[in-house]
This record gives sequence, structure tokens and C-alpha cells, in this order.
Amino acid sequence: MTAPADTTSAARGTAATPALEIRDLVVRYGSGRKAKRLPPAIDGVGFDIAPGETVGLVGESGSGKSTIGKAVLGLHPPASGAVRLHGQDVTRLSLKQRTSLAADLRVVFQDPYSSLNPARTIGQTLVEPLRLMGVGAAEALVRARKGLESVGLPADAVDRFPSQFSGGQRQRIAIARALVCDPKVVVLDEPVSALDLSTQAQVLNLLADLRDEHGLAFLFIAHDLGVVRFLAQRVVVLYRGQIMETGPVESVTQRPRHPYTVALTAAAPVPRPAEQAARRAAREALGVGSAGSAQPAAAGCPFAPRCPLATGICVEQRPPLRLVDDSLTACHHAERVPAL
Ligand SMILES: Nc1ncnc2c1ncn2[C@@H]1O[C@H](COP(=O)(O)OP(=O)(O)OP(=O)(O)O)[C@@H](O)[C@H]1O
Repeated sequence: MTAPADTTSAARGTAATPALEIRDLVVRYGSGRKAKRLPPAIDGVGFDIAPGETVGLVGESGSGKSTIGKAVLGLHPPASGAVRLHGQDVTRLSLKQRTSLAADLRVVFQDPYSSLNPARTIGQTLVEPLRLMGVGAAEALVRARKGLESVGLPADAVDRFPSQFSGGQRQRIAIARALVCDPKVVVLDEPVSALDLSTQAQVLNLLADLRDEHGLAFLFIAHDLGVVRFLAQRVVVLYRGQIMETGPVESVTQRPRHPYTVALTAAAPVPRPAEQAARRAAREALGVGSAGSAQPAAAGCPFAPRCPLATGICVEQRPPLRLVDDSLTACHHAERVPAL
């Protein structure tokens, strides 16, 4: 890794220029008329990430978190909308233009066992993206060695193979591979969910340090709200491809305003039974079941019989989602929940 990146406004954009902007993103899978009749996997999502900021993207399995990550990384082209990296829409670039931007936008995947090529040394793995950027072989190796040191591994790990490292060490190597190019935005796709608890804490601390040191913007995909609370400043709550609620991490996790977020936070495991009981009580007061559970929907909701997840969110009725205030979008069902 090179010296800490220049985080001046000129290098990173001004405060008014987010590192990453996602606007009205619509993503579909499949092709043909039949696919068009299906609801899109991502349906009109938009949010920003400032330089040095972490935005947590949470939601149950299938809500569309990874699909947003894929659209941002150019792995799946959106049907419409924009993904702007420092103001430039990366969804409309040619392959060549995209390659030249690749250094600015990197990814760390969930599984450190499958994301590193077992047949390549760690040095080869770290040098490769630098060589693609046009960095000379000798300099690339120096940067690879520094990159390993910056994630707490010895520089001579360049000569070893992935099988010689533990899961946590492999994830450090994956982080070094992402950061060795001095990116501006990193997509972290469940980067600690394959690790044990103590290793998770170490890797999260490392990510927080590297973000603060280099002014990195993280799109942090996770389903564990505890983990998100540790690293993210803001949270975007996703459900069936739409944003249900977004705001500062403390307020969204401690005082969720949307019934779906209440259900999601209530479903998250918490270490203290008292806190879990308080969440359960809050959920019951709102009349919402656990996310993804078969509990009855809110009493009095006329759409409850048609709500497939029985969370009290009337999927049949979307759109319209309406803006309740600057930080909350809700289906009309929210109006029926007095505590909101
Ligand atoms: N390659 C694909 N082809 C067709 N549909 C897909 C494909 N990938 C994802 N989907 C669908 O898109 C929706 C969103 O999936 P996605 O993987 O983005 O959710 P997720 O929130 O990341 O889930 P998880 O937490 O389980 O990884 C789901 O309905 C899923 O079935």
C-alpha cells in the first residue's frame, strides 16, 4: 500500500460531491417479456456515500443487497438509473473506461476461502490489480508488501499461498488486495460473516482504521445489524428491492420508525436478554411480526391477508411508497401504526 491517500477536497471531491451516488436504480434479472412482467430485484433505490463514510446496507435474505453491490461494481448492468463515482456515471462506461476506473472502486467478498486463488501466491494476487493499472513489476511488489503490513501481516507473506493462512488472515489479504490500488470506494459484501466472533471484531477494527486513515467510502453490505452498528455511520434498510428507511445508524437501530425495521431489529440477536425483551415489546406494540416469519400481520391492516411476509408491510400496495420525512420512506401501512 502506498502512503495514506490525499484526502483533500480536490482529490476526493468536495463535501458537496459524494464519493458514490446511486440514483433511481432499477435492476432486473432475466430477459424477455416474461422477465419484464416480474418485479425488479431493485426498484428505484437511491442514496449517497460521502468520502470517509460507511453506509450499511441491511435487509433480509433476498432483499437485494448484493444486487446493488453488483450494479455498483458493474457486474450486473442496471435497467435504469445511475451509479456515479465522484460524479461520473459508471453504468454507462465502455469496458476500457471502466477498467481505468477499476482502481477507484474495489470489493471485498464474503468468503475468504473462495475469493483468493489457491494456486497463486499472495504476492501474485496483490500484484495483479496493480499491474493491470500499469504499475511496474518492482513497484507493484513493494506496494503488495506494504499492503500486507498495513493489514497486520508480514511482508514476506507475498511468497506464501492462501492455504497457509487462517480465515481471518485470508480476509486481511483480501482487504489488502482491495486497498493496494488506493481506491476511493470499497464495496464490502458481508466481509466478516464467514469469520468467528473474535476475528470479526479484529477485521472490523482494521476496516475502521483503514477507512479513517485513507478517507475511504464503504458500502457495507450485511445482514447483522450489530456488525453494521459497529462500522457504519448511516444505514439503508432494504426490503424487496426498495428502501424502507434510511438514517443515522444510532437512530435507525435504536429508534426504528418503519415497521419493517422494527421487525428486522427485533429479529437481530442481541447479547442482553433485557434488550431483546424490550425490542419484542416494541414489536408487539406496533403489531408487527418478525421479518420473514409467519407471525400475524398488524391488526387492523386491511391488506394483511395479502402481505406475503406478514410483517405488516403491504407489499401488494407498492408503489406508492411515500416520503414521510427526509429520512423515511414508508408504504401507506405506516400511517396506520400509531407509534410512528
Ligand atoms: N442471478 C440471478 N438471477 C435471477 N434472480 C436473481 C439472481 N440473483 C439474485 N436474484 C434475485 O434477486 C433478488 C435479490 O437477491 P440478492 O442476492 O441481491 O439479495 P440479498 O439481499 O443480497 O440476499 P442474501 O442476503 O441472501 O445474499 C432475490 O429475489 C433473488 O432471488
